[in-house]
Amino acid sequence: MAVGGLGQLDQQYDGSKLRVGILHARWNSSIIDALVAGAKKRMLELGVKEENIIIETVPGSFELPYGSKLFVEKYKKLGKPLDAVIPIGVLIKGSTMHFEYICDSVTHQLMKLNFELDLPVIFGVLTCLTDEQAEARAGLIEGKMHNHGEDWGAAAVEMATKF
Ligand SMILES: O=Nc1c(NC[C@H](O)[C@H](O)[C@H](O)CO)[nH]c(=O)[nH]c1=O
Repeated sequence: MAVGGLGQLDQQYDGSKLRVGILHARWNSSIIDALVAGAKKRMLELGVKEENIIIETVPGSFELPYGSKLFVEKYKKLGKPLDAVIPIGVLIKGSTMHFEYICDSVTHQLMKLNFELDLPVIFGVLTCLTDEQAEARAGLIEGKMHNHGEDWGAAAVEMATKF
């Protein structure tokens, strides 16, 4: 069986000197809250100080790419630069093509943002066909999958310290 998530860590990384931003959308908030908690929990386990985990929000996933750019620029201007940013959103398919267009554009733009900002921008967007798929990936269904937020927290620390 493929080992997903935390099983892919190749070593423990030290997050004690990092400042990481979490920017989360406000749609599907109960799932978002679990994902944010998972990312925060894992980063604390890897030594990131609580005061260095900065959390801000945007209306929805469509706002994550530009919101992430503004977020990073805001903290650079404050003299408290972020070492990584984790945009978190939950997109659940409805009855129209709205879902597909947002998923596609947000995914591509977040990927580009890594290079544009020269900073790790972790892909923390669930693109699910059902509520249950999203709940399972936030660790909200006992015995089904794990909280993907933890993977994203680990990825942020690794990408901000490894190279
Ligand atoms: O429609 N579904 C969703 C959604 N729509 C709002 C969109 O992201 C944006 O905020 C507005 O269009 C305004 O720009 N945003 C989500 O995060 N998840 C969804 O499932």
